[in-house]
Amino acid sequence: MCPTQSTIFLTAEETERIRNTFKSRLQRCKDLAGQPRVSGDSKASMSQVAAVSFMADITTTQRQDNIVAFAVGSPRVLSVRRVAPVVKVVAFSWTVVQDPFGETERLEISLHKLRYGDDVLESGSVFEIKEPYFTLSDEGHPTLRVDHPSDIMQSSSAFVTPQDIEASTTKTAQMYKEEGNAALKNQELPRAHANYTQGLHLVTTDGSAQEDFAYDLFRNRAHVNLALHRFDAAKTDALASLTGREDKKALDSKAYFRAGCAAHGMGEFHEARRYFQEQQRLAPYDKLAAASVKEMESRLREQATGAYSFKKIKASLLNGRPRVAAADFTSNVGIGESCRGRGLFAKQRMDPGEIIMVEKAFCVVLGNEEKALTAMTYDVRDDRIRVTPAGLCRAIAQKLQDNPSLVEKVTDLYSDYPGLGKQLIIRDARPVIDIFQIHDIVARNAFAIGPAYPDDHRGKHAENNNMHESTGLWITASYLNHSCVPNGKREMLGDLMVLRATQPINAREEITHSYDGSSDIEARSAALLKTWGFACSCALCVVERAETPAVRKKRQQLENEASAFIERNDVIGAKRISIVKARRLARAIDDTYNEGYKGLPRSACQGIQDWLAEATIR
Ligand SMILES: C[S@@+](CC[C@H](N)C(=O)[O-])C[C@H]1O[C@@H](n2cnc3c(N)ncnc32)[C@H](O)[C@@H]1O
Repeated sequence: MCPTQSTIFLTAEETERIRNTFKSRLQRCKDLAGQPRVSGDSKASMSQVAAVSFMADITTTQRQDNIVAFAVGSPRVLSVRRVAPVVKVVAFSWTVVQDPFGETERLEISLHKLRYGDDVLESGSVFEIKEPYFTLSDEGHPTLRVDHPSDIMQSSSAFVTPQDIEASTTKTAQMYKEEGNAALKNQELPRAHANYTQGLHLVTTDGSAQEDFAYDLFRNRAHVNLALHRFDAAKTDALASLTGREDKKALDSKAYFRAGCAAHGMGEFHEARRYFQEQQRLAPYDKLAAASVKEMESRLREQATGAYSFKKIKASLLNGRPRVAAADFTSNVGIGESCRGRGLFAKQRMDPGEIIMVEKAFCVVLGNEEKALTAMTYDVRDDRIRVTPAGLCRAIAQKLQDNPSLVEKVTDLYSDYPGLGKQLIIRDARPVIDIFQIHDIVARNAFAIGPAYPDDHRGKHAENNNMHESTGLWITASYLNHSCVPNGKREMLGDLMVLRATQPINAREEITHSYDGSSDIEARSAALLKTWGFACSCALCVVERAETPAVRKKRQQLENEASAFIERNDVIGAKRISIVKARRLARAIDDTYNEGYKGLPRSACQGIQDWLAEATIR
């Protein structure tokens, strides 16, 4: 993750204290592994923590090398009922749950929220926890813990009361539809979804619409799925709701519109245009259909040619829409093998200033959004404390849960921890998401992009512009490797990344950009190692490392002097004497570079040379 603004500075004492806290908790977990827990007072558990445990057959589990827990043995699925309100803390929430035998435990769930602010634990009262395990809470209490979003399911089968069963047998599909519509009207999307699904169970046998009624339920559920950003399911539902009947043209056009929106949401512009055209065929006077076809045509043009209206994009940014309406333009680049793992290569020659690629974020969390959250993490693998964009990890996990067809795009990205591998695994009709794998993918591939509204320092968005770091994941750009002498430079327009050539690039040449722009080799090497886990061996690093510390120190002093000079001397109307002084400074910095720097950038000179260029042009 680009550390630009997410870097925090801890004193040596603070670092040590945090490290010791983590380590001692880890040690206590290890000590407890395999030990039966002492039963407590079950009343107390309702207010604070668990009493009697389910841990007759506790086994030690080393989860993903970084979390040591003591786990409940078989069965690997635990059915529990929530028996207490949910306590929400920033990065997790917890409650007290009871198993079918009446035993209570604390249950903690990390980073999972449904859309529209619903906490997973609040979404229902009966859950099934897969691969359950115990760990210790922040306060040192044993707690059942769910880290992976796919490890918890709202249960419909367990704990069903006789009244529930009776109600479900007397309800008709019509009643479910009406309840679904009422829930939808109140924006209770999960409830609306559940009602349409129950209705569909009654009127379909194999998931296909066989009765007229089923078409309505599929069409309505498509709408809910769209609102929940479950584009895969929205498209499937919308297409299942097509009747093909002359007397249902209006409804079918609505279904095509929903299928088009779902395809659009997935960035499938060809497919989306096809559905919007079908909508238009069935409803020729529908203005929305015509506008949607037109919009898809613009996206397809951007995708094919890389011709964007940046003026329009900038205007929409200033109007408070940082998620830009634009397509990706990636046809000039391809993934290939490089000496740095996989990399991105040019398919054709490109000139300086030319666009190499343009990409919309796969997922972005803006600093001023409620879901923005950074967490301090301690990684036992390398004994390091880092700032993690936990909100971004959560948003990516949510998007993948909602859209299984996107999983492999993300799991293909570079990460140290292989997790469940790159292939999509579906269990109980849901993709299995390993949050630690997402964490590692984010750590090595995500970018920090600065404030949500970059050009709005004093404008209407200025107030909450910088509350948190904005972070995002760009899939194609994630294959870009670092170079201290890069041939590409990125610029952000909201969530749109524009990568331009900074020097001529030949076809089949690897494209690189700079992960860390520090001119000081020590600082740069430390950041590259800590954040991306590699030691750079580019030509610039080689010559810089070969220099004596005295030379580097002298250059740093002169660079600082140059920065102070630029700060003091306004470039507009610069006096002759200032220009002479600037020239002297630039020469002095340049003289610190030896002949090994031939053809390499002399970045310490940059600031003062830019000042001189501007001062002498006037
Ligand atoms: C964003 S990914 C880049 C794509 C990656 N090479 C791959 O195979 O998918 C970042 C990772 O690539 C590797 N990498 C990037 N630039 C590198 C460089 N200049 N030298 C060595 N490894 C590099 C590091 O492992 C880093 O954590």
